[in-house]
Amino acid sequence: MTRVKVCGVTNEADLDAVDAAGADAVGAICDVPVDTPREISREHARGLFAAAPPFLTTVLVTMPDSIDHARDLAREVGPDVLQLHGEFAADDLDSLRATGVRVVPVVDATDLDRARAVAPVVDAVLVDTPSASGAGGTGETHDWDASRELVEAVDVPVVLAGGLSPDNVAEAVRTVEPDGVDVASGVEASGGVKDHDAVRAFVAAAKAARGESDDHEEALA
Ligand SMILES: O=C(O)c1ccccc1NCC(=O)[C@H](O)[C@H](O)COP(=O)(O)O
Repeated sequence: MTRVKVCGVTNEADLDAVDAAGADAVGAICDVPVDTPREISREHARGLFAAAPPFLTTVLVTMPDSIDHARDLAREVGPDVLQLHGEFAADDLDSLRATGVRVVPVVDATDLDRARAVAPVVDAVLVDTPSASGAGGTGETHDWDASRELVEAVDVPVVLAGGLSPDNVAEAVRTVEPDGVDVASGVEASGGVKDHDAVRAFVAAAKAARGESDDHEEALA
């Protein structure tokens, strides 16, 4: 079953819609050095995650300037998972994970060496289409064949992100065969606000892509 994360949630109504659509994980964005309508404060993220139902995984997405910064952030916000944009060494990721939070670094689809280096010490890797600064949320796809190679090269779950939408996620899943998919801008009504119909359509399309049966989807029809 392909797991689905919906990222960049900024309010409780959207969080509820993500859960109702049958997504597996919800992401909130804090402490990023780029201008994005999806960034929220630590306090706001902590409140949203505290309101998340028990079976929805909470993912804090950040671009910390150090591993200590990431550790402080995780302690303050309390997510299940920390998604890190930035070039952190395997040792640093390992020490962060030792604090008890699950760690998912973002890797470049073409950088198999880095993916192989970090894979043994993380819980999953996320392959995205980053901006020049390493940020996500670009709404751009990348070479899915390269991502497919990465899936085959590492022995850790791979989440595919970057420019996914209800219209292309099924093809992306069939091409890359990732463990999960992630979307931010592709299911928005406007910056930082989700389109609930698009969220439902995205989750349904991702989960149906490999012919997996899903009672939840039928219930939504
Ligand atoms: O979404 C952002 O604005 C963002 C900014 C800085 C760092 C990360 C960010 N998003 C991270 C995500 O997990 C997104 O879901 C992922 O990059 C895909 O975004 P999109 O291409 O818009 O679906």
